[in-house]
Amino acid sequence: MEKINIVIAGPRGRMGREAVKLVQVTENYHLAAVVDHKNDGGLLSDFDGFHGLDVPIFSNIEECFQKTAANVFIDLTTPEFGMHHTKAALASGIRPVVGTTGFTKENLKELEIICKEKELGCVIAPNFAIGAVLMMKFAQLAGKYFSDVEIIELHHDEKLDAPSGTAVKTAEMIAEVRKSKKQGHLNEKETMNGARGAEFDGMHIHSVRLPGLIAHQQVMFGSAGQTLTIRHDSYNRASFMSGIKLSVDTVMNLDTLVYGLENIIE
Ligand SMILES: NC(=O)C1=CN([C@@H]2O[C@H](COP(=O)(O)OP(=O)(O)OC[C@H]3O[C@@H](n4cnc5c(N)ncnc54)[C@H](OP(=O)(O)O)[C@@H]3O)[C@@H](O)[C@H]2O)C=CC1
Ligand SMILES: O=C(O)C1=N[C@H](C(=O)O)C[C@H](O)C1
Repeated sequence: MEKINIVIAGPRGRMGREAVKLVQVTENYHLAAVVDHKNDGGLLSDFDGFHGLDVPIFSNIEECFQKTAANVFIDLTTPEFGMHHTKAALASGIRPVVGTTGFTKENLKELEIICKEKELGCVIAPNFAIGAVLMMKFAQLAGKYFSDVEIIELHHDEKLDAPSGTAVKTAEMIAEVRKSKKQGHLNEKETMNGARGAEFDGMHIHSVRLPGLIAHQQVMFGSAGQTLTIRHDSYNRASFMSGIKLSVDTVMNLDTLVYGLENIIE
């Protein structure tokens, strides 16, 4: 079986560490290099938890791609750097798999155009957990029948972006089928800023941040005399790895950008 040469950005992070393990245990994957903005010139094995992994570290992503023969680039960093990294990968003819959240609509459009021009695949997935993808799909189905919905996403307190990428994607998917509606009382007023959360097409999104949490989301629908709650919980980062693997395997055969794992699961 031919090896897929992979570069990971953010290898010391919570997701990056898990992704390094995934590459290590997958027979046809090879970790060719990592991108880490702090440890240029070192080896991954210099750090705790990476025993025996003599993989070169680059801080400059362009230099990394010049010196490394890679097929797939996995980004698990921050919204600030994810876009730059993804564009650099595409410029070097390397297919990105992006887990980093916080990309704007404009970012996605720009990347879609680059992929089309270069005929290169790219997967951007706000959530790699299969259960979360199903939760979004079920919520989209329910959104056809309920136009009143509140999305409550709950995450660990180290998370940089709010609302979560998953919550944004869920709202986008529901908006595709939901009868547009401004929810709540016509005359409702916030007596404290933010009490009703963020608004997307009249729906409301609430972001909870607490130590002890990992990644959770509940989508609540209501109509006369009934509510429906759809909930997903990730209890560890291993929950995201089968989705990363599916994305890496799939991106090798894509020549366009795919936004959301729901577009590639069978
Ligand atoms: N799609 C999905 O299923 C999931 C997506 N995520 C998303 O993945 C991203 C990472 O999450 P998480 O692992 O929890 O975050 P962490 O903060 O644990 O990890 C981010 C890592 O990226 C490093 N980093 C920051 N800037 C750069 C840069 N310019 N170049 C290389 N490395 C950099 C950080 O280093 P340092 O700390 O030293 O600055 C850190 O090690 C987030 O956007 C999160 O929302 C998370 C879980 C699931
Ligand atoms: O930062 C996280 O942890 C997560 N981020 C993603 C998001 O913003 O939706 C996916 C998952 O919820 C975990």
